[in-house]
Amino acid sequence: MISPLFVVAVALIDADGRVLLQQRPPGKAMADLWEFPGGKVEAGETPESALIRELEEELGIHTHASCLAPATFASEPLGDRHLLLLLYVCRKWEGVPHPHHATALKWVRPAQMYALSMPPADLPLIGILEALL
Ligand SMILES: Nc1nc2c([nH]c(=O)n2[C@H]2C[C@H](O)[C@@H](COP(=O)(O)OP(=O)(O)OP(=O)(O)O)O2)c(=O)[nH]1
Repeated sequence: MISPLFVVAVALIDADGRVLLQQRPPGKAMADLWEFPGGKVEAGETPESALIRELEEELGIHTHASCLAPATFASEPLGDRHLLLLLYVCRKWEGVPHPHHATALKWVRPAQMYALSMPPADLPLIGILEALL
């Protein structure tokens, strides 16, 4: 029986239309790949509350559920699980992002993402972001 892995992630968009990516640290699955900030939805959380928590933990920024707009999703096998990744877009937050867990942060335009190594589930999301931004 395949169990779904619920992950939430966000394209934070700056005033120039660039998106924040973070580089996964060594020692973690998919180390060194560039990903959207986010993480697993834990028991008792809504997707939005999970994402707000992840943004505080990973980047030290705060946002509100009303600033998280659902954009698209990815559905991809992941080992013996099946990843369901909900991608939001967000243009309003408080604070300056710092890489608390990531190796590095980078602001990029969607078209520049094709040149970066990203998790397989993220690749179909790039074209959708290109069309959206
Ligand atoms: N945050 C994020 N995770 C992604 C993306 N693409 C993708 O396949 N994933 C996968 C990688 C992981 O298998 C899973 C997220 O789990 P994670 O381990 O990074 O989440 P977490 O922050 O809750 O970490 P942890 O507490 O379990 O260490 O989703 C993405 O763009 N952003």
